[in-house]
Amino acid sequence: MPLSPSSAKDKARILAEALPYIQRFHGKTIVIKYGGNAMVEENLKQGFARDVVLLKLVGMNPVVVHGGGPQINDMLKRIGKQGEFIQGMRVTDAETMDMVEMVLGGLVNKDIVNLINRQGGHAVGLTGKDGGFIRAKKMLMRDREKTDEWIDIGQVGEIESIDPALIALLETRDFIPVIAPIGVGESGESYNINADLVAGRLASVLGAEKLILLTNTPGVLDRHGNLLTGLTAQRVDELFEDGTISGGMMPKIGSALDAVKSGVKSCHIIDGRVEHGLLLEVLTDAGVGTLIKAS
Ligand SMILES: Nc1ncnc2c1ncn2[C@@H]1O[C@H](COP(=O)(O)OP(=O)(O)O)[C@@H](O)[C@H]1O
Ligand SMILES: CC(=O)N[C@@H](CCC(=O)OP(=O)(O)O)C(=O)O
Repeated sequence: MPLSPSSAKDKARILAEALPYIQRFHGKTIVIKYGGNAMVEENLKQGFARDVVLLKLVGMNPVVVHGGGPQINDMLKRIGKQGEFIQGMRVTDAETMDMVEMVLGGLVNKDIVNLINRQGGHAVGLTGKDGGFIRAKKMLMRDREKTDEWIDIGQVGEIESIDPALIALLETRDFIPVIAPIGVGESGESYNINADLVAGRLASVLGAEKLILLTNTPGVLDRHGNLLTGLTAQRVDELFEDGTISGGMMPKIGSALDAVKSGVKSCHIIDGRVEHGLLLEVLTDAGVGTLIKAS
């Protein structure tokens, strides 16, 4: 069907609007965290993959870090286990770690790689064990009530270092890295790392222009469900303090703040359930989601 003149004009305007963003972000790295909660529908997943391929083709360097919390929970259920989280981190015993490695490093990683490749991109899937590029150690978690005590949450990792060489190598040949948040310890042991933490640190290490976290809420919401934006460290402290930010939003905000403090120009928490939300964020004037600022 031919487009009506006004709809054709609208489309042309949106395309033209993208030009300054394409110019500004050309050659720049954009770290995209794709949360397990945002991978809900097949058409949304395909839309996400198309957006990533489009960003690559217009000259940006997208790097995808994915989660898969709900997918791990589903698999754990199959073996009669219930996922347990403390302060947004999964309690990870040896059996759970095996499951995490199978689901994140296997199923979820290869699903995303395949989706991107089917849209014409060239994605390569990695875990932090490949080339040993994400070094980790056991995370010590402080008890929020008894602050002088520690809680043992098993094989949950804290990032020691990320070596950017492997990602840089892939970028020289126009591959799109797709990273599962698994780290390796001193003795070769596996660590389950929250994907938000990997995305945040990776954005810092790569000197990324942007960190975009896709999740299943419109952004950070206040107690009445209103969208908050322009959040600074001080405002975030208040929101932690009064309990507005909890659960899975805690590591997200923490890593976003660390990223902007260490030089990542902007960080956005956006709704992965909105079709082409990624393109709207990167290539248009539309303000979507929550922007986190250094100060
Ligand atoms: N203030 C808040 N605003 C929005 N979401 C919040 C807030 N505090 C806690 N959350 C929770 O954080 C969740 C997102 O984190 P998570 O479930 O880990 O998603 P993902 O799989 O995308 O990482 C939301 O679905 C919501 O339940
Ligand atoms: C330590 C820890 O909690 N690891 C996460 C890793 C996956 C993840 O972060 O997935 P989402 O982004 O979908 O939440 C987990 O086991 O669920």
